[in-house]
Amino acid sequence: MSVVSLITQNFRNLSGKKIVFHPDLNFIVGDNGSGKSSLLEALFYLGHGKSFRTTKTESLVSFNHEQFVANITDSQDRRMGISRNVLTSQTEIKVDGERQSRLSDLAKNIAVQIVTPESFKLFFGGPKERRRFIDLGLFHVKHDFAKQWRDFSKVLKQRNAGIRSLMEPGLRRYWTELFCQHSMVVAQSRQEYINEFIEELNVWLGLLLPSIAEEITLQYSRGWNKKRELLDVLSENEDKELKYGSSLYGAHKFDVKFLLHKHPIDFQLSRGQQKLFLLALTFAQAKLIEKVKRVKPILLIDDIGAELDTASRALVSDAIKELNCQVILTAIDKLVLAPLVPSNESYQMFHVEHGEISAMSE
Ligand SMILES: Nc1ncnc2c1ncn2[C@@H]1O[C@H](COP(=O)(O)OP(=O)(O)OP(=O)(O)O)[C@@H](O)[C@H]1O
Repeated sequence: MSVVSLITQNFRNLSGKKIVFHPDLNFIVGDNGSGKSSLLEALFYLGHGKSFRTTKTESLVSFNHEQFVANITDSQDRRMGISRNVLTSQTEIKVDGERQSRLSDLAKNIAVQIVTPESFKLFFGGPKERRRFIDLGLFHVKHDFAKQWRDFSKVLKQRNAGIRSLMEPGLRRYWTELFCQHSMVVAQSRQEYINEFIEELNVWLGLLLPSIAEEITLQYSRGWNKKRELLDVLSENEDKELKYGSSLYGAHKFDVKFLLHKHPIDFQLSRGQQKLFLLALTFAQAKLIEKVKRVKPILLIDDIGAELDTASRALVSDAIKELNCQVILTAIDKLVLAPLVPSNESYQMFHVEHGEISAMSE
């Protein structure tokens, strides 16, 4: 699916005027502080029920208002909307006018992925960002995963409560064994997804970072030593877990490492190369989601020009052509977009000023 139109109310500085998108390629141009990221934020919020910049939902509502709304129609004529009252913390989700109870009711219809300047945290932040990134793909690609993760999370919660309340050993053992079983199920699904992901990633690295693509690898650690049984690891670390009051090993502690020449990529890649790598990761995930065909991802790329020279932007342009997704890119300057604007395919260019978004005719 693609987003046909977006209407917001009281969403940051956006004017609320209806925006009609191009089904494939959209460029949003505007000065600093004009409202480009706010537009992406509204779309992201619909897909995730949260912001990509902040945990403070109150910063999303326009100054002096209590409630914001974001509504879209998609290419199958479905209407999806979310509203949030930041005073009462009440969220209302609607699909085709029907109230829905869960955010996942929106997420299963709209897979929004984003690359922003904050995305570099994937390389330099803690494992939380990487876990979120991998599980977002898993959720969309492996249909059983949402249930597997819910079941696992319930057991993890019980086990953690048991550790904290010094539950009697027999009962704790029961939850530990169950926890190991669910960890194995989740870790196995992740391993399968990551194998598929690596294969797809290699394609996009070949397009975006051809000179070093073959030297890049992704290493998955499942959350406990790969040569050991989880039950043994947990038995050995019982005292440590009691001290910390939570489960220190298991499927929730997984991580992925990005390696270049077998060493963490960290500062081995230039800033521009990091950005291309980020795009390769995101494109690979989008493509996997698209292959499953349940939903066609919508790709948001904030500030596409930053860090990329003209040649790199041309590589990105070629890669975007290979993707079968709706793409929305922002930039401060129209000139920055020149290498990305196709000469023989249609697209839509928008201009943003003080939250007012208008379609530009070429
Ligand atoms: N809650 C809010 N209500 C109204 N306006 C807000 C709110 N929060 C931030 N703003 C303003 O919204 C404007 C748009 O911000 P946004 O981050 O979308 O800009 P941008 O076009 O992406 O800028 P940049 O190119 O600098 O990243 C800014 O001027 C900001 O001060």
